[in-house]
Amino acid sequence: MTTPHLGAGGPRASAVRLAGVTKRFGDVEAIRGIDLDVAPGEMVAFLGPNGAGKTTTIDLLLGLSTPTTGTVEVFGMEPRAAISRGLVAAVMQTGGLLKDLTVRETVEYTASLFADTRPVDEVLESAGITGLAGRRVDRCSGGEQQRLRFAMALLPDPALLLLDEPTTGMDVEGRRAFWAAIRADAERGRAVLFATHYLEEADQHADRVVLLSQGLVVADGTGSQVKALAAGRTLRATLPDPRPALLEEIGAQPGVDQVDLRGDQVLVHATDSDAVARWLLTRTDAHDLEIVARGLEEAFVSLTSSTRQPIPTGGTR
Ligand SMILES: Nc1ncnc2c1ncn2[C@@H]1O[C@H](COP(=O)(O)OP(=O)(O)OP(=O)(O)O)[C@@H](O)[C@H]1O
Repeated sequence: MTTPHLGAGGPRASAVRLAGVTKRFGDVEAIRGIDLDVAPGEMVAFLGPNGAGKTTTIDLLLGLSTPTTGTVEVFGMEPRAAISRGLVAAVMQTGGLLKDLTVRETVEYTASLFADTRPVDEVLESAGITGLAGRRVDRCSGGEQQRLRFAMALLPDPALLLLDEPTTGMDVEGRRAFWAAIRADAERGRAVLFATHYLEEADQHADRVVLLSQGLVVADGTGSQVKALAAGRTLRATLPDPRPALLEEIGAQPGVDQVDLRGDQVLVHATDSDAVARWLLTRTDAHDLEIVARGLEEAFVSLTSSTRQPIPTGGTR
């Protein structure tokens, strides 16, 4: 077994370093100022809703685009330099496969494009697809094709592997097999950075979760720290007379950490939703009350929102 390559910066250089990075597409500010360091060997999830800036960041790391401002370094060098040295590889969601070839032929063909690669049998084994070597690509499931892309990405033995939503469209078994292969491989010291929409996937497979929302890092911690952000419930009720004083009183109830008003609907985020529901229904004119688990999307919004306190009557959020 080999050890993944390390860059010219040696073991001390960060695998990834973003400093003051912004990226603008016309009027759209896809990245609004990101600073991030990923150490060699770290397994990091980029977690965020649609449009958070995950793909834009991965494209910057792959040298497919350049930042509007700030610097992007991979192992202490420009992304393209790191890629040309075989330090970085990516597993993309689509493309890159010829349907008529077998799994082994695909990996052999890719290997022939590099000067120096890991042995084909070794990468097939690492990706858990030795048993599929003779199967034609178009007979492989979506999950098997993703493991094939993973095997191809392992050929240069990269020190950093980038994966953009690698399990989209896979069934439960496909996801399990895919992550089992990635994790077993990452134990050898490869840094892995993957984008995902799924909190569970980030929590289960990453050492560290970087939460992106609207082009900013809004949280950076362990899976359980990030999960705690999405804990609690949201109560929604019709409030016929939403006076500011009443909204303040709701905000002062135990365990309430956010109150928003949308028309005559009040939205209350609370840790003890039963107690708040009881209070709303017995002490105010609130009616038509519903309680829903707070989703991650809502956690993102509250993390990036400056209005964490009651919003005055007529709030427009
Ligand atoms: N080439 C482009 N031209 C214009 N706008 C773009 C371009 N690429 C990305 N954007 C915009 O930048 C923002 C961030 O997009 P990005 O694809 O990075 O998000 P994402 O987190 O990967 O989302 P998803 O989970 O949907 O893939 C979005 O508002 C998107 O519409």
